[in-house]
Amino acid sequence: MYSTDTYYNVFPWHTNHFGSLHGGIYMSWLIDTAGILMSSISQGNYLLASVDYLYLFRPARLGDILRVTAEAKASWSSSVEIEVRGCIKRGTNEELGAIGLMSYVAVDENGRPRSLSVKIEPDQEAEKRRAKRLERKKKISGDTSELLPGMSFGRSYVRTIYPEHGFGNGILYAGKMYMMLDEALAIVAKLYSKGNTFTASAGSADFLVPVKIGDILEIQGAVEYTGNTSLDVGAKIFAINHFTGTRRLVSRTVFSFVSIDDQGKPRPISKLEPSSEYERSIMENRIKEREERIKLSKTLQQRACQ
Ligand SMILES: CCCCCCCCCCCCCCCC(=O)SCCNC(=O)CCNC(=O)[C@H](O)C(C)(C)COP(=O)(O)OP(=O)(O)OC[C@H]1O[C@@H](n2cnc3c(N)ncnc32)[C@H](O)[C@@H]1OP(=O)(O)O
Repeated sequence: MYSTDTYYNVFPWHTNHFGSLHGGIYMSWLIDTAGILMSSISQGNYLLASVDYLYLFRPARLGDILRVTAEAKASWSSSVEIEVRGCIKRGTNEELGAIGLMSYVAVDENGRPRSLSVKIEPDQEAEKRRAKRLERKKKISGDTSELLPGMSFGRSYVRTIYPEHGFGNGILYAGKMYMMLDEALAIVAKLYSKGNTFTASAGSADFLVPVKIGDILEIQGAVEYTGNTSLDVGAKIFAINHFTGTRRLVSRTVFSFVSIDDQGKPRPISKLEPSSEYERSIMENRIKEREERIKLSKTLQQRACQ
């Protein structure tokens, strides 16, 4: 079995003013551990190709120790599917705090897929998940349209990618990208709900092209669905080359947030009324997806930490 564990202390600089671990840092720790496992499987360079889901079920709090465990579920010619779990340790007890599923691809020095020397036989379910991913990716490949025009509530988050955001081969590190995504989309959620929010999950994302150091990263985030206390903020991520003006779609995803009051308890928000056909069709898709997401979340929460 290919698996690895890492441990993290939750220190004050990792937490928000409720004393719980920031969603973006939580997600980046899950990605770090999956990457460490992928290093030992790939024996060389690799890239994060996709995330199926990242659920944050329970907050890790200041002073907690988080054990992140990554396990390879299946591999194909160059790709590996890895499951990660975040286990919150309190004394001798462990509670499942987070779970995620992602796929990595072993690459050569030019960033092109290369064959792996190990094989982790996929079962039928893993084959189905792989087919779904590739189908999903096909749907967004070639799309360069912007998300914000036609949406009622959104914001654009723009920044330059510096060497401190990379992992040594000129590419933005996926863990940093998730920290930026969480910040950008939480800003939209907080402005919309006029209060504080907790990050509940990140939905599927396929990484079409790498973001290079020196690129300008633009995250367009818009409210795509509102429930009673929760909201989905969708995102389109673009890498912009300012010399040529080229804008490439990096990924399309959605984060779910829960609006909270001063005690950290769920708090009602106003309903989003779609203002265009475009916005209505996005919302309808989110409603369908959401049912599936909630069902999966309930099943995954039953998993143990071992
Ligand atoms: C300095 C020296 C150190 C040396 C020591 C080494 C240590 C190493 C350190 C690195 C430590 C940090 C590593 C961090 C990892 C990031 O942070 S990566 C940053 C975020 N990710 C990216 O930037 C990736 C951007 N995307 C891409 O570059 C390309 O899309 C990819 C992922 C390379 C795939 O290329 P492609 O041409 O689209 O893929 P394609 O040829 O169609 O398919 C190739 C394989 O990819 C799979 N695939 C393609 N798309 C997907 C998808 N969406 N989902 C799942 N699988 C997919 C296919 O199924 C196929 O698999 P196999 O059948 O071969 O097994």
